[in-house]
This record gives sequence, C-alpha cells and structure tokens, in this order.
Amino acid sequence: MPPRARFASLNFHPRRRFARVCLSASVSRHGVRQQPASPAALCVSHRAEPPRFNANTSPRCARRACAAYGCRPANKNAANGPAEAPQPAHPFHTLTIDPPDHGLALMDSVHLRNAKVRGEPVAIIVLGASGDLAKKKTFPAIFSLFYHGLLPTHFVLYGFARSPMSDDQFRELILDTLSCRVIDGERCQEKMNHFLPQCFYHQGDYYDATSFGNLNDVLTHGFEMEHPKTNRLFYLAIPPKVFEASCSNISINGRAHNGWTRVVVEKPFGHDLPSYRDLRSSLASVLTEEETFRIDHFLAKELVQNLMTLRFANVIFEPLWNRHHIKSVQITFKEHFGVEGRAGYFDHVGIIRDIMQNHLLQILSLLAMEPPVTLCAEDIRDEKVKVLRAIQPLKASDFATAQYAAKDSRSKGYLEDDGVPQDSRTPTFASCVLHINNARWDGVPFLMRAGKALDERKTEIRIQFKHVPGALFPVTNGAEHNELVIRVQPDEAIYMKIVSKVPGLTSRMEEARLNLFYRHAWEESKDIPDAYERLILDVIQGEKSLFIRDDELEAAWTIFTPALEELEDRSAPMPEVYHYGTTGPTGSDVLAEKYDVHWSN
Ligand SMILES: NC(=O)C1=CN([C@@H]2O[C@H](COP(=O)(O)OP(=O)(O)OC[C@H]3O[C@@H](n4cnc5c(N)ncnc54)[C@H](OP(=O)(O)O)[C@@H]3O)[C@@H](O)[C@H]2O)C=CC1
Ligand SMILES: O=C1O[C@H](COP(=O)(O)O)[C@@H](O)[C@H](O)[C@H]1O
Repeated sequence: MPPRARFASLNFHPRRRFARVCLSASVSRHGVRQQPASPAALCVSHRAEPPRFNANTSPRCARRACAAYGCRPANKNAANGPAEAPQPAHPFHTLTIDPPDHGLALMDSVHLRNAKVRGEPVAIIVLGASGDLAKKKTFPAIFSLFYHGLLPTHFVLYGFARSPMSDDQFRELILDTLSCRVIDGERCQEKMNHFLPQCFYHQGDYYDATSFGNLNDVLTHGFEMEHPKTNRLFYLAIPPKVFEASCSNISINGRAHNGWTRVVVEKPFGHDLPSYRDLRSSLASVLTEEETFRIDHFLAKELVQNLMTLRFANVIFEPLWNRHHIKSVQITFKEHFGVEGRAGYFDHVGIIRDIMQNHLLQILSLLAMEPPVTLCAEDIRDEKVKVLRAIQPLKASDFATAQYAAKDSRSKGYLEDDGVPQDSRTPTFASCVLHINNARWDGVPFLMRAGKALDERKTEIRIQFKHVPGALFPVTNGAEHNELVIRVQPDEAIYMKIVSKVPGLTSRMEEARLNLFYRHAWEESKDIPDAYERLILDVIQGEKSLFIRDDELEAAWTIFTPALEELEDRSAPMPEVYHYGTTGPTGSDVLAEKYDVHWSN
C-alpha cells in the first residue's frame, strides 16, 4: 500500500490561526507506520522547513526539532526504525501560532519555531555592557529581534559592567547604537519607545560574587515577581581574561530559579591548546555543555549558512566536490581599517587567532566536511570535527605573516595605534596553506588569508576547478579554469566562472559568469539579518548548530598551536611590512605561488 503521508507536514492556516502538525513519519491507509521509502535522513530542526522525520532520525533530534516548533513527537521513539506500533490515522497535534504582525517576515519558519519560546519570559544580561561589541553588535541585534517580534513577549535587558551608569544613561547608550536596519524603518521610533523602558543597568565587578548576588536580587524581586518562570541569558561581551570569574559567579549567584540558564561566550576561547584546555575545564566545572553557547558569528552570516544548502541540496556540486575536480580553495577575509582603538585586545591575539583559527576555519570545515546524517546540530558538528581532525597541524613555514605600516600622513601604522608596544611583532595579516589528509581532499591546497588595513572589506571563498582534460579547445587567456565564488560580504553573491564562446562570427572564447547576486535575486536580501540576530535568537530557542562544540575547538587549536609557537618565538623572523590600504604583503603571493595559486584581488 503506498504510504499516504510520507513525511511530517506543518500547515500554517492563516484564517484559523493555527498550525496542524502531522508527526507521523509514514502512515499507510490503515494508519500503520511503515518504513520510509527514502533513506535520506531529515530532521529539520532549523530554519527553512518544519520538522520531518524518518527512520534515521534520532529520537533526541526529533524531540528537539519538535520542541523548537512547539509540538512533540507522536511517539517518543518516533524515529527508531521500522518496527513500530500502529498509529492513529490522523496523528495531528494543534498548536496556536500568532501570525507575523508586520509585513517584514524575518524568516517565516523562525516565526513558527519561535511561537513557543515567545511565551517564555527571558532576562537578557549583557556583561561588558559599556564595551565595543555590546554597542556595535549585541544591543542592535537584540533590538532588531524585538522590532521583528521575535523576542519573547515578556523580556528585560540588563547591562552589567564596572562603569558607573544610571538606567537613563544606559538607555542613552543603547539609543545611540540602535538603528532601524529595515529599509523604511517602519514604526521604528515607536518600537524603540517600547524597547527602552525594558532596559536597565546594574553596576558590578566580574570578579565579585556579591555583584552577581545583587543582580539576582534585583531580578528576583523585580521582573521575576511578575514572571516567576523567567529564563536567564547571559551574554559575555567581555575580554577573555574575565570569562572564568564571570561564569563562576553566574553559576553561584546568577542562575535562573525556574527556567533555563544559558551563557554566550565570545571568542577567543583560549590562546593555544593548553590554555584552551584549562579554560574548558574551568568553565565546565561551573556550566554544563548544554548551558554553554560558544559563539562564532561568521557561522551565522547568510552565505555561510547557505554553504550546506549549496553543497547538499543541489546535485551539480557534490559530484565535483573533491580532489578529482578541485584544484585549490581560497578563503579570504580583508578589512579596510586597522585595529583602531582595539589594540589592548588585538596585540595579545593577532590576526591568526582573531580571524583564522575560528571564523575562517569554521568556513573551511563547512566547505570540506562530509554530508551530515541529519541537519541536527550534533550531526553537523560531528562532521565538522571529523574534517578538522584530518587537517595536518600547521608549521611556521605554512604561513606568510605581516604587519601594516602607515602609507602616508593620513593613515596610522599598527605600531602608532594607542596601546601597541613599539616592539610588537603581532601580525595584522597572515596567509597560510592547509592540507586535509583524507580521501576526498588529498593533495588539494586550502589557502586562507586574513588581514586588517587592506584595500577593501571583503570575505569570499573561491573554489577553483581543474582544467578540462584533453585539448579540444585552445587555452583561453586565464579563463581555462572554472571557479565558483561565494562572496560572503559585502554584497552577498554566488557566481560561477565559465568559459563561453563570444557571440557572433567568431570562435573566440572568454570567461563569463553565471551570477546569483543576492541584491538582484532576492527581495529578502534587503533585510538580511545581522549574524548576531540569528545567534541570539538561536540561543533563546536552544538551537546549537551555529555554535561551536568543545571538540571543534580542541581540533582547531591542535591545527594552529604548533605554528603559533614557532611564529611567536623571539628567534622567529619579524613579520613583513605592508602599507595601509594595499592588497597585502608579497610574501603571501610567494606562498600561494608554491601551490600554483594566484590570490584574487
Ligand atoms: N569588538 C568586536 O568587534 C568583537 C569582539 N569580540 C569579542 O567580544 C569580547 C568583548 O570585546 P570588546 O567589546 O571589543 O571588548 P572591550 O575592550 O570593549 O571590553 C568590553 C568591556 O569589558 C570591560 N573591560 C575591559 N577591559 C577589562 C579588563 N581588563 N578587566 C575587566 N573588564 C574589562 C569594560 O567594561 P567596564 O570597565 O565598564 O566593566 C569594557 O567596556 C571579547 O571577547 C572579544 O574577543 C568578538 C567579535 C567582535
Ligand atoms: O571577530 C571579529 O570579527 C570582526 C569582523 O566581523 P564582521 O562581521 O564585521 O566582518 C573583526 O573586525 C574583529 O577584529 C574580530 O574580532
């Protein structure tokens, strides 16, 4: 008998304002579960679609996906395989959902997924509320979620830092950071007027348990009197040296009394492998893995999120995605400004730890990993760890490093920035080559480069394919390789370079492009949420696929630590000098040429 409903479905019914969620994996006409025909496992706990389960979906994945949608699996062993008890013919659950109250749906399915959590009050506490990240990213992201109706209906935002500030001053500070990202800023002012009264400031010291105890009292006797089941989200927008003390104090005096406690930890997680391990064990002694959300905001950039879709939802890429067809991969991060006031942080860290060991390596892992069994966070992260563990640890000779100097009287060199020691050897630019020792990638060089104070702001991935075998066509000038370019920012785009005949009475061939410019292709691209919006929403929803698991970090530090030790040895050569606003040092070109790669500028 052909199955009647092969996968679960979720139908949004605008008129009746409810969603019907069919949670049966495969229901025959007699209402008996059968083994799903498709072997492909799907558990979409994430964005685009409602949950779909089949025999490969783990019960944990099914439960989590369902929880995110505010429903529950029809059977707690929902995905355990073929031998299942008969199910009723109409295993529907109903769930009331507020339809979007504005025309700007950030993500429809997020809205649906959000329906449950919107009913759960939350206190968001931003540590380091006076700092750069909080002002630049955290507050605007929280406001944007509020603007789009994605924050829980009952929420409160507390800024926590050592600087003295009144609630009103804190609101002023927030107000200065807020912008209406949305094109016409529809009702933006009105929304700000509703948002600001929910914001409060608590002065405290990260090392002082009493400061956290006082904050706890304020919450318990204030917001939580009315909302006793309040969850608490702590966002650590503070320098790494106060991570441990803050987490310990949160654990002792900050935990929610009647809800979840989640702590967002910013990078860098450690300085090298040994310090990472120390940090991991001290955080693990006070917070559970479930409570810990290690952020890497590049994972939430729109094009980075699209990498898995591009690779695994299209038939044309995956067969070519290996050593037989790919010649090299380039991952570039460029910024057109220097450290500008962040030297206190940056000089201890350098560009390798600031950008490569985390953001670019995360991109690489999504590009190079095997397909995950399901789209559940754990399955994705399992694959990322596997590919990271196959990467050969780096040596200093795999790198070119450099530091920027002033180009003219209008630009400041790195050593002239406030707080940079005159003898600093910290690289502000680095490029390196990585090798993945597995069957898919053996012999394919993966090149990364990251730099500050360069000619432009750009993050992009270039996958260069091998030349066409045989000699049917003469080699065209520089156009003999196909290249897939994924421009992460700015001006998001995916395009494929192909060789094409020039139209007309000619047999001349030239490079042409198959373009997917987001700006032209998607109306939605006018309103791409900032990465931090996605991530804060995911924390509230308990969705972890865009957060870093501890074994990913262990693998990442294992790759970079040997090279960092060599490069930071006093006997190592000084970084090369490049000038502010240029394309970078020549050493980087020399390194790439060794692998027959030319950086695209
Ligand atoms: N800024 C950015 O663009 C990004 C930052 N990050 C990460 O976010 C975190 C915060 O970065 P950022 O906001 O730039 O940092 P800041 O230097 O701005 O510090 C944040 C706040 O922490 C407090 N603080 C600063 N130095 C110390 C110290 N030595 N001891 C105790 N408290 C201190 C200050 O608040 P007060 O004195 O009032 O307590 C300060 O306002 C870091 O982990 C960073 O790596 C990640 C991505 C991007
Ligand atoms: O993590 C960091 O990222 C920013 C760049 O992020 P973007 O989203 O603005 O591209 C970088 O400037 C900073 O040095 C680094 O810490």
